[in-house]
This record gives sequence, structure tokens and C-alpha cells, in this order.
Amino acid sequence: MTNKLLDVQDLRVEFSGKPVVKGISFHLNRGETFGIIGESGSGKSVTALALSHLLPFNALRSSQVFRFDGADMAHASSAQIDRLRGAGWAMIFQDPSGAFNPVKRVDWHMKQVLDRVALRGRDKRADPVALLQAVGIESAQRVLHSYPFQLSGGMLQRVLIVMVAAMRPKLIIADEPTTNLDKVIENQILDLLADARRRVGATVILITHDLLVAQRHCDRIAVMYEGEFVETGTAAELLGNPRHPYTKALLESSRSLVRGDERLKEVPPGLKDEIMQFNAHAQEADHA
Ligand SMILES: Nc1ncnc2c1ncn2[C@@H]1O[C@H](COP(=O)(O)OP(=O)(O)OP(=O)(O)O)[C@@H](O)[C@H]1O
Repeated sequence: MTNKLLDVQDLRVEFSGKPVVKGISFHLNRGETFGIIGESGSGKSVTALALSHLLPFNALRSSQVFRFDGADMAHASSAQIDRLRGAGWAMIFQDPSGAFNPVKRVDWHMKQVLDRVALRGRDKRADPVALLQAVGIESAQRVLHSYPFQLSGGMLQRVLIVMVAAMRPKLIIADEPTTNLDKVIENQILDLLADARRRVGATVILITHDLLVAQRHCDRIAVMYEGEFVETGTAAELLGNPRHPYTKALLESSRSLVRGDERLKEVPPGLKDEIMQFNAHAQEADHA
């Protein structure tokens, strides 16, 4: 078994001829947390959907290499992909309510997951109350008897993380799991995710727009800008010595957020020019 869980070379996604992921390449080492950061619309979610085989029908995906746990995913059958869902990879979304059927109570959702896990024969059927209590949810009975809309976004996200961890996936893809939550809840959710990763021994892709969140939780980080990974490195490298102008701007924006300023939502025109010049020089250097 190699240490590489995922190997992706030249991954591209386009919608009706418009490229939105433009040839990204990276790998994941087993057990690491890999961050993808970037501004809104840079292609982070589309990348996550491409990796988890959840792209909408109007998307066209291609790659030179797309291997997961030793298997060729680029040519995998839908039966193979279905088998790998849950045990292979699982997603945690920005809006957890999308992962729940609104007319079914939480206990129904947990039963679906735990039955599926039990069918795999790896575990005895776990007790949902114990699973929720183990992550500090004291009102587990009430939560289990609630409909998704009766729970707060933070509580629903906690339940989703518990369900995902129960599936014991090799890879957890968390796409901005704390959007719209306040800082205290955000930290609790991210700690819960880190704890789930450790218990299950999973590898994690954490998508975030916050470089400081990525610094705290990720071993390596890729900075995404307009469909490309413009810089990849360890958290220490990116924060200590950012090379790309967009990474520098993100870092400055994260620091100013700590001071209470607005976060970088749009790339100002001056920075756009600087980024284009930097990318052109980098391309020239690649071809030299
Ligand atoms: N179903 C779709 N059809 C057409 N274009 C799409 C579709 N889904 C996403 N896109 C486009 O792909 C681009 C990348 O979107 P994506 O959601 O991946 O950005 P993001 O970096 O995740 O942003 P955010 O941080 O706001 O979630 C955007 O221009 C978006 O409009």
C-alpha cells in the first residue's frame, strides 16, 4: 500500500465550454489534512465535486491521472463509485441541511448510515445516542427525534460529521463546513472534524477562504485562483514565505480580519495585473 491516497494530474472541469478548473495537479498523503483556499468562484467547490464524483450533468471532467487508493477513478464504473461512497470518501457541505431529507428525523438518517456500515460487516451496529454523546451532544435523544429544520446549522453540521465519521471513510472532503457559523461554533466544528479524522485515520481535504483556519488545521495548503493552484506548500512555507501575489494578499487579508477589517472578497484591479505578470513570468520560467 503506497502512502499516496489520491493522485490527481491535470484535472479539468468545464461547463458548456467554459473552463472553471484549469488543469490542477496534486496528491494526498494518507492521514494528512490538505487545505484548498481561494476567493469565491475560484473553483474550490467544483474541484471537491469532481473529486467526489458529484458533478452536475452539464459538467465535463478530464484528467491525465485520477487515482484513489490505487484505483483508476477516471475510468471507474458507476457501480465501483457507488461502492466507494462512504467507505472510500464522504463529503461535508457548506450547508449541512442539503445532506438531510427534510421530512425525515435525524434518527432515520443515522439508521441509514449505521445500517450501511453494519452491512459492510466491519462493525457491530453502533448506538446513535452513544455516538452523539461521545462528541459532547448532551441532548442526544432530543436531537435524534428532531427534524433537520428544528436544529441549528451548527448542531446539524455536528450530526453530519458524526455520521460521516461513522462511515469510516478514507477521505473526508469538507467544503467550507463552517460558513455562516460564528467563531466559537466554527472552532468547535473544526476541532470535531480534526478529532474525527484522528479517530478514523482519515485523510481530509478542507476547503476554506480563511488562511488562518487553513494554517491551524492543515498540513499542506493549495491556493486556488481562477481555476488553478497558483501555490502549494506546507502551512509554514505559505505563511512564512508566500511567493505568489494572491497568497500574499490573502495573508494580509486574514491578518487584517484579525484586526477587525473586512475580508478580501474581490481581487482589486491592481492586484489582478500583478498576478497576471507573476503567472506570465512563472510560465516563461517553466518553458525555459
Ligand atoms: N452547475 C454549474 N453550471 C455552470 N457553472 C457553474 C456550475 N457550478 C459552478 N459553476 C461555475 O464554476 C465556477 C467555480 O465555482 P465554485 O463554486 O467551484 O467556486 P468556489 O471557489 O467554491 O466559490 P465559493 O467560495 O463561493 O463556494 C464559478 O464561476 C461558477 O459560476
